Amino acid sequence: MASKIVFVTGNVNKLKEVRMLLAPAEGQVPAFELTNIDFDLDELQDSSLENIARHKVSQAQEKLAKGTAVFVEDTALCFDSYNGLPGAYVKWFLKSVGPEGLVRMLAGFDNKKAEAVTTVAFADSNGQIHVFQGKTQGKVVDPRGSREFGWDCIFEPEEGAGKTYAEMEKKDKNQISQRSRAFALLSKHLNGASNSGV
Ligand SMILES: O=c1nc[nH]c2c1ncn2[C@H]1C[C@H](O)[C@@H](COP(=O)(O)OP(=O)(O)OP(=O)(O)O)O1
Ligand SMILES: [Mg+2]
Repeated sequence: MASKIVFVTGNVNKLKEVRMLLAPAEGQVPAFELTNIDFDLDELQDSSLENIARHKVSQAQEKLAKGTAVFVEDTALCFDSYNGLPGAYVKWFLKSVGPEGLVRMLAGFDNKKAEAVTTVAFADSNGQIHVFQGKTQGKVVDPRGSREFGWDCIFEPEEGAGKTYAEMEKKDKNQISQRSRAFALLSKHLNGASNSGV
């Protein structure tokens, strides 16, 4: 029977993307069954994205039965002109001032470059934590496209043919997104692990 892995997140848009990214290729037997739990996990106030993700998954481990394989992810949006801020705090900026507010933060700067970073922390059934990270470069632009997911409407990736994430088909976003890169590394790890490894 396929082993179970729990993804702890309260973000349905993330969950949707991650389910697509971890789906087995056509004709392949799923190597694991993905389930979702929405625990409210503390997010460290730390400049290290790896530390934030590690701390998040440790808390998830404490809430779950010993031996449960679990992962979390934390996604940051880092402005070049702010030396990496708002980074992991982008959620709170979005909540308070919305995408337009994020755009206005850069009004006084010529450099609109931003880096999107997803950090995945995976705790295997032995309790060992593995961290994977994916990055995508782009720039912050006036909102264009669907408002459905976070800052998608103001992030124009370099590889996106001039579209914002929000203007792209999900499968096209998934070709180049920071999340797809991080989860490709997790997939590789899971597939490389022995059958009982997770
Ligand atoms: O690809 C993305 N495209 C646009 N916006 C995004 C993306 N990925 C995360 N986001 C937003 C959601 C949240 O406002 C912040 C990350 O904060 P972050 O703590 O990682 O997410 P969250 O609290 O919504 O979910 P979780 O329960 O997994 O912590 O950036
Ligand atoms: Mg969060």
